[in-house]
Parts: sequence; C-alpha cells; structure tokens
Amino acid sequence: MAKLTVQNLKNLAGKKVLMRVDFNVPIKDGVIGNDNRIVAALPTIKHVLKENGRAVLFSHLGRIKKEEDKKELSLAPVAKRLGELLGQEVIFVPETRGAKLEAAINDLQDGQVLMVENTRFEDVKNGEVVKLESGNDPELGKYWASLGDDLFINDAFGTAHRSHASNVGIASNVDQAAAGYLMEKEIKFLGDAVDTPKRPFVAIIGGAKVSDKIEVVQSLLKKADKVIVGGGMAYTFDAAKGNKIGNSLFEEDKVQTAKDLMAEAGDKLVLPVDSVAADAFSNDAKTEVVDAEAGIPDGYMGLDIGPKSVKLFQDVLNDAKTVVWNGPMGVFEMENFAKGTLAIGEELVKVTEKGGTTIVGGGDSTAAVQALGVADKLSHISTGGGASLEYLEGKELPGIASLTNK
Ligand SMILES: Nc1ncnc2c1ncn2[C@@H]1O[C@H](COP(=O)(O)OP(=O)(O)OP(=O)(O)O)[C@@H](O)[C@H]1O
Ligand SMILES: O=C(O)[C@H](O)COP(=O)(O)O
Repeated sequence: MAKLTVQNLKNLAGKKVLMRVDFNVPIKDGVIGNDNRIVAALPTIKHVLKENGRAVLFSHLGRIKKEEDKKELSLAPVAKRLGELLGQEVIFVPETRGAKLEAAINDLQDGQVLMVENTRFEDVKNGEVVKLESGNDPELGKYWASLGDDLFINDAFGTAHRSHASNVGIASNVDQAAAGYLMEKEIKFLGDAVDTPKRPFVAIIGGAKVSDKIEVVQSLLKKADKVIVGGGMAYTFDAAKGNKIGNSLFEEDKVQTAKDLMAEAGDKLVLPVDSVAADAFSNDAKTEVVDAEAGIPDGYMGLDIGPKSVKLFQDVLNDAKTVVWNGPMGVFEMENFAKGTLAIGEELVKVTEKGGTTIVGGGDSTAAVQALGVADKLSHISTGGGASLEYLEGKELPGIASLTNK
C-alpha cells in the first residue's frame, strides 16, 4: 500500500496518538449484539500500547438525528467491552470537546487508552441538526487534531467511504496519518480481489437493495469472470425479462438498467432459475418452489433461491479461485428461507479449502455466515458494508485517500 501504515509508527512513548476506529456495532439498551468490529481493531490498538503510546480513540455509533438519540447511542458500553477485550482500563470521557476531555487526554500515561464519546454527538447541538462530524466541519477536524501529537491512525475501514471530521478532518490536520492493520488488511484482500484476482473470479451479489448495488454489479461485470445475482435483487432482473414476480421485492426504476446489464453481460451474468415462493413474509408461510420462467404466482413472493439455482451457482463456483460475496441469497433470518444462503456459504468453504480466496462483505452477509457457522472457514470477512461495496465499485474512499502517502 502506498500509504503510511502503523508499522511505520514506532517508539511512541510520551506521544498522544489519535486513532479512528469503527465501533459502530449493533447495540440495544446498552447491550452490544456483536463485537466483531471491536475485536478487529485490537491489533492496531495493541501496537500503539506496545510502543508505549497514549491511545485516544474516536468512533461514531449509529446516526444522531435528534437530541434524544444521544441517550441510546453513548459509546460507554463499547468502551467497557473494549476494556474487557484488552484486559486493561479504558478511560471513557462522555464528551466530544471541552476542558474535561482536554484534561483527561493530557493526564494520560504511556500505555493507557482513552475513548472519546460518540463523534456524531457533534451532528446535533441544542436540538439543531448541524452535522459537524458527518459534514466534516473544518474547525472540528482541526480541534480534534490539536488534542494529539501530530500522529493519527485510521483503522476505521467501515467508515472509509464517509468524509467525517474524525477521519478525513483529523488526517488533514496532522503530520502523519497512517492506516491501521485492519485498514491495511481490508485493502489488501479487497484490492487484490478486484485488481489482481486469481481467476476464475466470481462475484456474488444478493440482499435486498437493488438501487444500492446495481452499480456494483455493473462494475464487477468488467472485472469478474462471472457475476451471480441472487436474493431479493434478482426479481428486478426477472421482471426485466418479462417473468411474473408476484409480490417479490422489486424496484421499477431499475428495470431498464437491469435490461441493459443483461444485454451487455450475456452469460457472464448468472441469475437464479427458480425460487422458494411464499404466500406471506413469514417462516410459517405456505411455500412452493417455482421456476423463474413459469413465474411467481399472484399473492406469493420469492424469499429464497430454489434448488436448481443452488446447483447452478455451485457449478459456477466449483473452479473459482477468487470469490467476493455481498448480500444473502434469501431471507436467511427465517429458517425456511436460509437454505440458499447456507448452500452458497458451504460452497465458499470448499473454494477456500481448495486454496481459493473468499471474501464476504456487508452487515447482513456477515451475520448470515456467522449464524450459519461458516465464517471462520472463509478467507476474509470484511468489517465494511457500504465501504466494501464502494471499494468494489472502484470508487476512491475519502478515509483512505486522506492518509499520508509514503
Ligand atoms: N428474496 C428476498 N426478499 C426479501 N428480502 C430479502 C430477500 N433476499 C434477501 N433479503 C434480505 O436482504 C437483507 C440483506 O440485504 P442487504 O442488501 O442489506 O445486504 P447486506 O449484506 O447487509 O449488505 P450491506 O451491509 O452492504 O447493506 C436481509 O435482511 C435479507 O433478509
Ligand atoms: O456501519 C457502517 O457501514 C459504517 O459504520 C458507516 O455507518 P453509516 O452508514 O451510518 O455512515
């Protein structure tokens, strides 16, 4: 990577090292649903502590749109969890600026960790939406940068597609802005996959959001040998073919794009040939397996790929050497519609066992491979949802671009 990295930062005694992490974890009533993103940042934090630095951590949590959101979205439980994982105290300061925060940072000793309150608290002031953090307010970035000793480490790959004061803003106001280990690892896996993949390279795009992902399909068609589209995404393509899709997920304004893509891609684009259709969005619904060409009956919706599609996709994946996967093949949260996603997950395990590289990105896709017990048998589980998609699209991510060139 042509950017400064954390390996370049040694002997940090006496230095206040500002760090951006992505601790935007699922949280409800103060209970963390999944701490993957905290665990993933540990190597970089430990590096700073081992080099005797004083770590000052910044992260956002959720989206703050009104004053009351702040009650639910304090980083206090996250700081506590980080302390447990590190096996040492994490000093939590429930402020994003001011004398109390400054004093706590100045009192830090070598090898200590401090966590600042949710950076997006700066998005709402006295009930007014001001977006100082998520709008990358220049004064805020400068202020946060002034709290450290001109050293910044950005390990928040999941936030790299956002231009915030706490990533781009701080980076632009310090001498040295380096990528952390997680950032480096994510860029290595995703970058190698799209830029120098071992072939055949197969991309799988599923999930629910056609409008978010159709450009990713478009861009991957230029790079991959095959692009499989499954999940709720597929029905807009089916509709574009003129197949009946019943009440399945559908984005009418993307039909023309889907038509154009199919015409351009030919057999590079692989679509499901059958579905498990249900008469309600429920695990107890009445189900039927129907061929795509026969169409989904009125009153039914496609909630999983069918057995013929599973076989078709397995054949495509059989000799793959690189696979990138974003978005489940069906409503995997309901047991009766999880089979397609599980079958693809198991196929990816085989690809990995044969020496191939398999990468999964996206919040729900990650949850799916974890729930199905295959996550640790794949090459890389990305901590980025939107960030990994934008990376695959070939977009420049501001969080990465703002780091210091080597
Ligand atoms: N056929 C379908 N009909 C309705 N919903 C579906 C269907 N197939 C999958 N889904 C739903 O799609 C959701 C996941 O889609 P999504 O596009 O958000 O993927 P993701 O992995 O979270 O990616 P990202 O984090 O990038 O948004 C799941 O909740 C799943 O139930
Ligand atoms: O979870 C994510 O994708 C990142 O933390 C970014 O969060 P955001 O979509 O709220 O900007």
